[in-house]
Amino acid sequence: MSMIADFYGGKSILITGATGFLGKVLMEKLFRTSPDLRVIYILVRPKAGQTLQQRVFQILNSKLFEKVKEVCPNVHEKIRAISADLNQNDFAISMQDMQELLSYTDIIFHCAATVRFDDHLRHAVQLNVTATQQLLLMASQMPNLKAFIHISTAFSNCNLKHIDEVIYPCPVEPKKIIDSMEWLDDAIIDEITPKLIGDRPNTYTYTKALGEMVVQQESGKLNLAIIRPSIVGATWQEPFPGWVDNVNGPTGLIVAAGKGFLRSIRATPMAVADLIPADIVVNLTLAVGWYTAVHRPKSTLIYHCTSGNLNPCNWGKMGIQVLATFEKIPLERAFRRPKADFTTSNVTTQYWNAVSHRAPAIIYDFYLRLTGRKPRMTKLMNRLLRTLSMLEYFINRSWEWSTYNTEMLMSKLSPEDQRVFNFDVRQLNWLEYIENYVLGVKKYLLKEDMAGIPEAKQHLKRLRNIHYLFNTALFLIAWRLLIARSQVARNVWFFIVSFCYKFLSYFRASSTLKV
Ligand SMILES: CCCCCCCCCCCCCCCCCCCCCC(=O)SCCNC(=O)CCNC(=O)[C@H](O)C(C)(C)COP(=O)(O)OP(=O)(O)OC[C@H]1O[C@@H](n2cnc3c(N)ncnc32)[C@H](O)[C@@H]1OP(=O)(O)O
Ligand SMILES: NC(=O)C1=CN([C@@H]2O[C@H](COP(=O)(O)OP(=O)(O)OC[C@H]3O[C@@H](n4cnc5c(N)ncnc54)[C@H](OP(=O)(O)O)[C@@H]3O)[C@@H](O)[C@H]2O)C=CC1
Repeated sequence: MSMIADFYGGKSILITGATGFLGKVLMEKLFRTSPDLRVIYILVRPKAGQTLQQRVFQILNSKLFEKVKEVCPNVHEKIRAISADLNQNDFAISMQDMQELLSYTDIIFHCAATVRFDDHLRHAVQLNVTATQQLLLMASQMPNLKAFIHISTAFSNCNLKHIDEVIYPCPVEPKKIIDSMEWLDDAIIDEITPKLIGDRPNTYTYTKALGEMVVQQESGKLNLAIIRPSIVGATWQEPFPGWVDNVNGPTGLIVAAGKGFLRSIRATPMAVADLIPADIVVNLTLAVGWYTAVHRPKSTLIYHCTSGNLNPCNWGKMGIQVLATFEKIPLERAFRRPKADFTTSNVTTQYWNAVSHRAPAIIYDFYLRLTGRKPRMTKLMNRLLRTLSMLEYFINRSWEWSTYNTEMLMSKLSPEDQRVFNFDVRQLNWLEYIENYVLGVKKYLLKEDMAGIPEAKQHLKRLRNIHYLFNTALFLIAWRLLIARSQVARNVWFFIVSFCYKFLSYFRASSTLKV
């Protein structure tokens, strides 16, 4: 019997960010392993013309929840969507809903965040810091609360090289930042943002670090823990390999490489690719929830959920495996053949951006214009280049994260829990994982049918022929221009032509003799 699964039985669990990538995998696992839980409250905002109920319906009817429906047929009765916007005061939750949450919640998993790297500081502070503070305040009024688990990121202190499972203070107190966001106008915030974030690359990592400080400062009598995942990737094993449904982190670049948009990337091939599958993060999160509630550690423990120190993989290896998988299982309607390289210098990056990214986009847009269609490739390419520039920081450095608490927790689990809530990244085979990841991107994110693979391969062959034809034409034009202007080129050209002519005449003469 799993002690962890047993622990969640009969409990009322509150999840923020349940409609996000990690939140969905967390909910799925909870329902699958503890179908007798009382209820999962999820704080959801209406979005993109969809009501709360429609959003929940969509999640429960997705492929991810297929297994859940077998073990927990009444799952829709156990999920209670509460209308909430974490950007609003008291999250804009109705009095009645608030009362219910305060009275019944046993465990909180706080996953909601803005993960955009370029978010305006005001918005990032609101969601990643102020909302965390408000949720902690709410938690302190919950008489039955047993644990509050906050999901942070391993990159909250990415300005350091070696990171321990401790909270590092930021120079300016979070409370001061929260207060200043209320009265400073956007222009001033823009001006002070670089000074505030200091040597961190973006507002995301900075506000996640502030969020951790808030957790520490507002802890009061709460039973708290912080989880710091590194780069969360598709699922490894559960509920099935390769599940992913958004383009964050490496996923977007895998799509871009598979579709042939991404041809070159400024990355250090030997730098550690600290990816961590979503199901490992979720298993650790649930184990931490159990441990924090049952064992009530004296202080707030921080758990690193990373792969680099236990089972490292590097970007070079990942890139090769991604491309090798696309050879076997290509994406449909690729723009160019999947073929990408890592570069490490700025000059070569600029060169390849011009030759391999911008030039083909301009040529294709010219073709679209000629055929009376709306050009779109240059815009798309500019977006890709912007995304690359945002991610570059993370693919040209390596970090070391200590994992004492995570390893300690693993040793506390029963053999059954180690199996059911496996977060031992040492067991992961990277090549197999990456192949399943790429496959998952094709099937679950892009919703491409596997039956379309022969046609996709055929399309790539056509692209290869176009490529050869284009290069030959380009060479001939360049050569023609050259011989028009240079005597040396002309001499070389006549030499080659007369050589070929002589060779052909000799060949013809000798074959006539044989006959
Ligand atoms: C040999 C070569 C082999 C090659 C093979 C290649 C495979 C191997 C390569 C490995 C390299 C791995 C690097 C991982 C580093 C991750 C580090 C994470 C560290 C922290 C982790 C965390 O703790 S936290 C989670 C991370 N948090 C994000 O990862 C959000 C990022 N994101 C944004 O901050 C915004 O997205 C941003 C970008 C501003 C645009 O902002 P924006 O306003 O211009 O545009 P939008 O966001 O509206 O998106 C507009 C269009 O970009 C598309 N897109 C969005 N993201 C995309 C993305 N990552 N890659 C591609 N495409 C993306 C989207 O699908 C839209 O496409 P469409 O228009 O067609 O729908
Ligand atoms: N993905 C990754 O690589 C990593 C993620 N993390 C952390 O894990 C957590 C989950 O990330 P992930 O699932 O990838 O992120 P997603 O962007 O997929 O999900 C974010 C969630 O937050 C919700 N949310 C955002 N704004 C609001 C709001 N104003 N009110 C209510 N809900 C809101 C979103 O709701 P909606 O659907 O309405 O937008 C969504 O459910 C975050 O804390 C992140 O920092 C840490 C390390 C790596």
